[in-house]
Amino acid sequence: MMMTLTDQETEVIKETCKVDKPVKLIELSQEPRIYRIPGFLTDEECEFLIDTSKNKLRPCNEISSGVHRSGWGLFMKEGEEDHQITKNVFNKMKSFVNISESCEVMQVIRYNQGEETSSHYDYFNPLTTNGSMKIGLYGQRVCTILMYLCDVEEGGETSFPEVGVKVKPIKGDAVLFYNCKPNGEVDPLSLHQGDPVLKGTKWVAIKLINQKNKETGAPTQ
Ligand SMILES: O=C(O)CCC(=O)C(=O)O
Ligand SMILES: [Fe+2]
Repeated sequence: MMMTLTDQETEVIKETCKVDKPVKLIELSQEPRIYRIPGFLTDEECEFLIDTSKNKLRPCNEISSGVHRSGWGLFMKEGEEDHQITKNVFNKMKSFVNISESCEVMQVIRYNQGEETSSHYDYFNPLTTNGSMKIGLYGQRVCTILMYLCDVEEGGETSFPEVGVKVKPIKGDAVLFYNCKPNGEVDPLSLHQGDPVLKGTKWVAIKLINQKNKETGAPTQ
């Protein structure tokens, strides 16, 4: 059975960091590692990310690599990540993960009522030609940080069906999850989806954290 985790649930606090204010990680699953980070973004940061994206969105009504996404989105262009507010967001991420130059640009997605992203893996599949080429280019997508830029009236949870975790979008909260196991192998338990929005609008910003390839090609943590 799926469970929706909120502040009222018993929480296991793994780690805290302080940039502007204390930020804590709440463990939702150990395998795969999934954490909720309440209040990761300030209201100003959420509004900035929505405002700078809202006029540039393109429909992502497409099926690519078997993933169906029916929202609207954009990938930030070179330079757009250089704004002080975005840099501050990346600095907060750096307390938890290693953001290198090879990381892919941040993506912003808006889902209107009825829109969703079907279940998928964020990792590049090392067994496919396309996947191994991308691992060579960017490095494997070891983990993902998904930030909720607004509350959603109903629906729009991020669900991990293999482990029965459902995360409710709450403005300013983030979810950090690992697409790879601690030994670097891709983790099929990281399967996830953006559930259909039942009422309201959902805005998310996503940063994929790529791991720079070592000379040996062996992934490390
Ligand atoms: O919108 C969500 O909750 C999930 C989106 C997602 O997993 C993705 O864009 O890769
Ligand atoms: Fe994803």
